Amino acid sequence: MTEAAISIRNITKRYAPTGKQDEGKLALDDVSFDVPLGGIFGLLGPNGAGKSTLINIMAGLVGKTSGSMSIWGFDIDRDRRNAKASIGIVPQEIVFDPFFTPAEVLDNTAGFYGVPKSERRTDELLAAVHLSDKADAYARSLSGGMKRRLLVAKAMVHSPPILVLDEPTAGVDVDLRRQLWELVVDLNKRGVTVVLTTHYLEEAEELCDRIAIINHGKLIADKTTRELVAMGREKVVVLTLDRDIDVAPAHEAFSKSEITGDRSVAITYDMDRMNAGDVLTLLNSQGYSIVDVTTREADLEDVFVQLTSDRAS
Ligand SMILES: Nc1ncnc2c1ncn2[C@@H]1O[C@H](COP(=O)(O)OP(=O)(O)OP(=O)(O)O)[C@@H](O)[C@H]1O
Repeated sequence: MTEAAISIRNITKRYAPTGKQDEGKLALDDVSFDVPLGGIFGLLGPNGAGKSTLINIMAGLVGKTSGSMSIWGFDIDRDRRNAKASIGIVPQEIVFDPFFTPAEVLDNTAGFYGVPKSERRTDELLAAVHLSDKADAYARSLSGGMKRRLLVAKAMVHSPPILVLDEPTAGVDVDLRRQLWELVVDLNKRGVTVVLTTHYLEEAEELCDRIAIINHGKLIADKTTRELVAMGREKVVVLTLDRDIDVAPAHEAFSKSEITGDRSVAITYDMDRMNAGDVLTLLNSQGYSIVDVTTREADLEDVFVQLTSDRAS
């Protein structure tokens, strides 16, 4: 048994033009982390951070420039076959022949992976993704959400212990996102280690037990979701005042101050430098009386902005 589901060591990827190894885009810069067994792991980062590059290296679609990676204990260079057999990847884009039915899509993919006919799980997989009644419909007649679910089933035909989803919910409406995540949680409960990238931070916070953040090709955080959220140094206080306010109050410990209504302001402040009482005192000293106060803890989105913004140290 392997210790980590995926182990990534000093991975660097430069998209270099042929014969010019030192030029071109450095998409990953010395990235190392482990995806632990059995959890739901979030890989986050702004657009262009390098997430898809890392997933494509796992999938064997992109070659790394240096470093090493093992999947389920199998080195991707020395044991590519077993590494590949240990992972199922749900790509960002929907890719299958529209003239095949879902049952055929799964059967053909299983054939591609060399799964013997007697061991194919087409019916079981279609049931798992709630597509049994569409088994014999043309893939082109499926809704966007159904196609996404079929992609998840397709990634699971060879029963890999690891499932990787590259932004599966981009452009998918709220209900379908929920359905897809329920499916992912269900697979995870059955023992599948899940890695996902998403732009919806609240979903990452809800679903993932551990999160790595990549920014400009560098790993900038690799922590449990709880630890990451606790890193939020900022707090937001929303104040309702006794009269209209024209100019948002300013202070050097405020990272953001905005008028949210005729008589209300939302102030984001650094918890290390002041507390909510100090904010109220400051507003009082400027002649305002406070009618109502609410505060909000930093969430993953706040932490993400802090870590990936250029002002982050
Ligand atoms: N085939 C390629 N040739 C040259 N540069 C590339 C290639 N693929 C990606 N890049 C560059 O590498 C960097 C990382 O891209 P990547 O697609 O891995 O980012 P990402 O984090 O997945 O972004 P997104 O969230 O937008 O999908 C980007 O600057 C991108 O332009």
